[in-house]
Amino acid sequence: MMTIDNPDDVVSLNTTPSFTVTSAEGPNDPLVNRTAFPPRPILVSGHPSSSSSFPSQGHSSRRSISGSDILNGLKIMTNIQHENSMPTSPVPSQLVAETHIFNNIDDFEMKEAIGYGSSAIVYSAIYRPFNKRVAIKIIDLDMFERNQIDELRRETSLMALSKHPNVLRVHGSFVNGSKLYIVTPYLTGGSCLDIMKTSYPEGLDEISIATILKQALEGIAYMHKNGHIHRDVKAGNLLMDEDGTVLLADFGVSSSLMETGERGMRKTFVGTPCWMAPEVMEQASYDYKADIWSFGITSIELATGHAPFAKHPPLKVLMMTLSNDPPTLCRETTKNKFSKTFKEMIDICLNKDPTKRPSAEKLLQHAFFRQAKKKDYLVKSLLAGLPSLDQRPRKKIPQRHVTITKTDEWDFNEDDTEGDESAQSNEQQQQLQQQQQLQQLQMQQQQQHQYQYQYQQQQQQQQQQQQQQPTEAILPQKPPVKRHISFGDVVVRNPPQPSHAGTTMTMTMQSAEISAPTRKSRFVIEETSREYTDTVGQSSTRSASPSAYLSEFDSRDESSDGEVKKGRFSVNHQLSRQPSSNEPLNVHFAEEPLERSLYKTTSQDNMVDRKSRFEIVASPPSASTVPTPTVAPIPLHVIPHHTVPLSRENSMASAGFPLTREISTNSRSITRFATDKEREKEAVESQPIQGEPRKIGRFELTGGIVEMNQRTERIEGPLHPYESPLTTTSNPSLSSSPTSSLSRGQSIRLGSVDPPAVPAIYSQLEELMRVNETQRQLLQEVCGTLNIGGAKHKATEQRKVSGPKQAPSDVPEIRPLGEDVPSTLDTLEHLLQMSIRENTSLQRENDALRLELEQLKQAEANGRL
Ligand SMILES: Nc1ncnc2c1ncn2[C@@H]1O[C@H](COP(=O)(O)OP(=O)(O)OP(=O)(O)O)[C@@H](O)[C@H]1O
Repeated sequence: MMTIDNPDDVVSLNTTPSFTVTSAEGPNDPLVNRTAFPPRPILVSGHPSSSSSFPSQGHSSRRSISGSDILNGLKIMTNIQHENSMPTSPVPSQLVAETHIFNNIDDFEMKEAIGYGSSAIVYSAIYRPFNKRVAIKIIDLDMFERNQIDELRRETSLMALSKHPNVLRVHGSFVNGSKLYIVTPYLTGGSCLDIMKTSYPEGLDEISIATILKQALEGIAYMHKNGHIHRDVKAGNLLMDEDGTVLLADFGVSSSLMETGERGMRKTFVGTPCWMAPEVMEQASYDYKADIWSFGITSIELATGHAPFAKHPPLKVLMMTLSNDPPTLCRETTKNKFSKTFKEMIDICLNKDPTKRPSAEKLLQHAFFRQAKKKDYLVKSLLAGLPSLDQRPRKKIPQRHVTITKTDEWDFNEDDTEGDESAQSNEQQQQLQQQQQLQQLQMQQQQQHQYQYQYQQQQQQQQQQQQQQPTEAILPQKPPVKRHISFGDVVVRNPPQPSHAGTTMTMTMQSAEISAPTRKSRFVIEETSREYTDTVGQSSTRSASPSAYLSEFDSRDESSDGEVKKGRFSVNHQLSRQPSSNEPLNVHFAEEPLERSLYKTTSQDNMVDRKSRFEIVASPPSASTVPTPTVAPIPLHVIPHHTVPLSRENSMASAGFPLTREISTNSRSITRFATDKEREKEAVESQPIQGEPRKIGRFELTGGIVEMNQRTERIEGPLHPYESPLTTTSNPSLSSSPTSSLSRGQSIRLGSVDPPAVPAIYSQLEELMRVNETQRQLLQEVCGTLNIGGAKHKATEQRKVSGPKQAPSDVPEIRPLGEDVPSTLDTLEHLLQMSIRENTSLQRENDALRLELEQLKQAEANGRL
């Protein structure tokens, strides 16, 4: 390793760009004490570098410090001295420097935790060799994948390279066990969020805010000038030193970690989108203007104590950000009085059109910042009287990676530390409640399937005993449905239905491992219908019934089941069910294509490459045909909904009758056509990225319900568990469903029922009814918890205000940002309502069956007499 003894001993490794390594701590910094700091690092410079320093961090010495990369060869160079030549990440390898400091956990005396982030815990520590207090951010690498760590490596390198008084730099980093340690200066003031939480819960005064924000904006401008987007500007990432210096922290570290999300099969629920620009939520290509939006939100946060929408669950924040007008500062309601100039500054930052937001440089010229004082003003106005960092009350937000395996998996990793704590607590409770409800629902559904299966077995045995020539029939399982919710590409997926009228199908549903394709898309709401393979190798796709929307899971479409999440906010809901058997079945099966299909304009496999969003197209009624954006858009809210009773198919099939659906063959999908501008962007994006890096959106909300394994079964008896062998048309009023067993002309088969089995059947049916009731209640609760009704109302109101929509035509409708979200909510609500109706129908049918069974019992009793 090369070393130098003085600042002039700069070893030129490359001519571009130029860097030197200096001390950040000034001439008295023990970290640069020559004797105490062997061996010395390589210093890198392309040309004699300026001897400037970190003004606010007392950096005058050019003695070197560099961090050592312990991350599988990562080299982190710290305290690079070059005023404006910070390279874009990834850091060129020739700039890598090496040192021996900060790479040994034993050198640190760990103190108390001083902060909790979504992906890390920050501790105070003493660096023993120099008896110096530092902050150590500890990240559990087990939570992340290799590519994420690589990204972290780049971002950490970037932080090490940054050299600006208002950007927190990294002393060094190292890995110990499965933990990554990132060592930074200890900033005694803590974060602005910390300061507010401790002493100013209702926000800061305008001059303090201007003084803070001006420094932060200078740090942002510096980063933008060097081609980097922070992506996580918020009060929690504005740290304050004891002299009032404000430093922009967490430059993309945790963001990067969350960018690529968790492993495909896991569901994460990370962060809050309160600070996130709409275009980031949409996963439109975005640039540094996204930081300006976050800066505007941070301004409101500092003025009020919390970010707009902080009290709402993340999903709702997304909806509101996309659908509502941008947040603003309500000067009338704040505790402190604020000027119009402040509000105006915020408003220009919070323009939904990023191109209309000012650059950081330009924003610095805004009149609002003229009132900013010198940094020591903050010492007097804020820090004086504040308890020291380790004495402040803080709420520990543990990393919550709840993984529920086997039947239902949810990962909630929430990062809502920035809102007020009660709001956070409510939000967490709400999410946990939703999680529990969905788990319960899933359990109920599984139970229901179990009963169904038992009933089938029972019937099968009876049929085997009593029928000499059993009809070979299929009893298809309830249709597997995969539901996928993701934002950015707003998609409600339900692929079109091919017709297989009269086809004899062998259904073999295999266990399916869920793969994890990486996606860039965000908000996608999709309902993927099941896919069956018939005896001649054809593949058909049938839509699930609305009930199935919440209760059934696809086992076939592996490509879209799991996915690698991207984004700090990510929900990926996946439910899975285990198989009970795996036998092939044959069925006489007549089926018409199903009615409604809402899905992306590309296949899921193509999702990775999609950039357009919110499109609406009518898709051709073919499962294999991918709709193209040339088809006329059809608003979601005008799409007719047809109930496809969940239990009927099985009944039909099991009864040996052709399945005839009473629904149309419409097949539609929803997407939003990309504007010309977007297309241009897409074209650009398809080119190799050059110049200023553009970040792909990092926010995803994904919900997937997947049945990993499907049970198939050969049955001799044709009966559906919900279908009584006594089902008759004699009392059709008992069933409201047009396809119920009571209205399908099935004959009474008294002889087919073994009298001793009647009580068992009866109890099975009662159990089914109980399960249905519970399920229905859960559905209602889920609906209520999600507050879809409220959102729908709001969307309706918005539509009223904005006037009638243009009728569907061949002309693609260009929709404003987020307009389809309310429509999507409409659809979701509609699906839920249909699910509830379906359950009601099912219960009615069960009532009818129970009546029939009672009649049977009565007949039996009479016969015995
Ligand atoms: N160098 C530091 N000096 C003093 N306090 C710090 C330092 N770094 C972080 N903290 C404190 O620790 C908290 C957590 O920091 P961290 O960067 O892990 O999380 P965050 O930025 O708030 O959240 P996220 O990582 O989810 O964005 C900060 O809000 C701050 O209060």
